Amino acid sequence: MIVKKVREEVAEEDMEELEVVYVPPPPPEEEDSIFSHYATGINFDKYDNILVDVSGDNPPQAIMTFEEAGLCETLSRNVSKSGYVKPTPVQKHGIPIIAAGRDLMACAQTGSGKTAAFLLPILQRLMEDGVAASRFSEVQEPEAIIVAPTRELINQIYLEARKFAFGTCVRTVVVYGGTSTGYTIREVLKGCSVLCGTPGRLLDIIGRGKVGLSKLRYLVLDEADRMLDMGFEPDMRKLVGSPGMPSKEERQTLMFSATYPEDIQRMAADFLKIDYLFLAVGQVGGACSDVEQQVLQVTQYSKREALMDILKTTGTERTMVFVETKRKADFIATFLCQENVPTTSIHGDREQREREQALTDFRTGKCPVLVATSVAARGLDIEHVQHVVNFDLPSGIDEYVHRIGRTGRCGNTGRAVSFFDPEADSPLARSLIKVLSGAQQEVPSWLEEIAGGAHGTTGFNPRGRVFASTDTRRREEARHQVSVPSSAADEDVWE
Ligand SMILES: Nc1ncnc2c1ncn2[C@@H]1O[C@H](COP(=O)(O)OP(=O)(O)OP(=O)(O)O)[C@@H](O)[C@H]1O
Repeated sequence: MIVKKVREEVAEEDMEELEVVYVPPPPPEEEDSIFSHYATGINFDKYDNILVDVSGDNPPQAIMTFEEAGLCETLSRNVSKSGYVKPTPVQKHGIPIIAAGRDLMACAQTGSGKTAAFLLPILQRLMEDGVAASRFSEVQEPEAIIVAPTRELINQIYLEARKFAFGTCVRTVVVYGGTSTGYTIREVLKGCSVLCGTPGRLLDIIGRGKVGLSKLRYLVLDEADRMLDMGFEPDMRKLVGSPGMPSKEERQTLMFSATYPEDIQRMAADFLKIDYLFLAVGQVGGACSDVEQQVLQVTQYSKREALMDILKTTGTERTMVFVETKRKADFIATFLCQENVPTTSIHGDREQREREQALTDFRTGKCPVLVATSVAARGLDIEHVQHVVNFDLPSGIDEYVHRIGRTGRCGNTGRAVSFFDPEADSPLARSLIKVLSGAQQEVPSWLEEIAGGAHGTTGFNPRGRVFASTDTRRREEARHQVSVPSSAADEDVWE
C-alpha cells in the first residue's frame, strides 16, 4: 500500500531516535570548496525557449539578467563565484515574484535552478532590511524556514544558502533526523536567520521552545507536492499551526517542485494567500528533455543481467540505480560489489553516517554506482551523474520524473534506462507514454500495446494524467463556466 509506504518513509526521515549521537562533519570553510560547482551544459541556452506561464493577478515583470535582480554587492559576487552567468527561466520569473512579496507555487523541470530562485530574493530582502548579526540566544527567531522531505536534500539546500550568504551576517542552520539532537540545538542557539529542516526535527526543535516564529517572514516548501502529500501533510499543518506562526496573510509562502498533482495543488491553496501566483515553466510534471529516456522490457529474473550489460558500457561514469525496497538496495549493491563494480547504497535503513558516507563515495567517484530507494529520488544535485537506471519502476509517474531528473541537470545531457516488467509495471504504461512523448522520446510499440490493453484506470496513477501546464484555478474556472460538475478528488492513488 502506498499510504503505508509513504508513512514508513516519513518515519525514517524524521524519527526521533533518543540515542542518536551522530554529529555530521562540519561544512566546508574554504572558499574554493564552498563555491565549487559544475559547468552548465550545452543545452543551457535552450532553457530560453521553454514556454513559461504565470497565472494569477498582476504578476511582476520577469528579469532577464542577474543585474536586474537588484542584488546587493555581496550576493552578486556570490552568484558570479557560483558560476551563474544568466538566470534560468524559473529564476527570471521567480525572483521578481518573490521580491514583490507575492506568494508563489512554482513548477519547473528537474535541475533547472529552483533552489537559487527562492534563496536569492529571500537573502536579498534580509540583507536589504539589515538582518541582525547572529548571536547566541536561548530562543532563536529565524526569518526564513525552508523545509524539504529528505535529510540529504535539506543539507544540500543548506549548503546552497550558506554559499549565497557567504560574507554576510546571515547565519543559516540545518536540522534533520538521524543526527544528535543536542548538537542540533547547540547549532541553532548560536544564531539562526535562515533555518533549513526536515519536518519532524523542525517541529521537535520548535516544540522544545528553541525556535520562536514571531519574526518569520518566509516559509518555503521545496518538493512542495511531496511535502503536502499524505505522508507529510499532517506535519505541515502542525508547522503552520505552531504557536506564534504568522498567519498566511502575514508571511510569504513559497512552493517549488517539478511535479504538482492537481489534488495537491488544490490543497496547497490552504497554505497560500488567495492571490498567489502560479508559475509553470514547461509542462507541469514533465520530464527534463535533456535526459534521453529508454524503456526496456525486462522480466524480474533478467534484471540483474540487464543491469550488468549496462554497467559494462558506463565505466566510471556515475550511475544511480533505483530499486523499490531497502532490502533490494542492499541485495543489488552486494551483488554488484561481488561482480567487482565499486558500488554503495542509500536507503532509510542505513544509519545517517552511512548515508552521508555513501553520498560522499558516490560524489567523489570512489563508488561510481549508487543503488538507491526513493529516498534519493528528489532534489539531489550530484555532478557527473550521467545515468539513471530504474531497476524497478516506481508505482507513480511523478516519482519517475524526479528519479530520472538526477541526470541531465543544468543544461547537461544524461541517460535514463528503465526496466519495464509487464507483470508488475503495466499500470504505469499509459502515464509513462505521456512522459516519454512529452519529452520527445521514442515510445516503444510494445509499450503502446501494453497501455492499450491496460483496462480502466485500475492501478493507474491518476496523477500521471496531470499535464495541464496550468494552474488548477484556471481549470476550475473553465469547469465552472461550462457547468461541468467537479469530480471528486482521486484518492485511489494511495491504494
Ligand atoms: N543560473 C544558473 N547558472 C548556472 N548554474 C545554475 C544556475 N541556476 C542553478 N544552477 C545550478 O544548476 C544545478 C541545479 O539546480 P537546482 O538543484 O536548484 O535544480 P532544481 O530545479 O531544484 O532541481 P530538482 O527539481 O531536481 O530539485 C545546481 O548545480 C545549481 O547550482
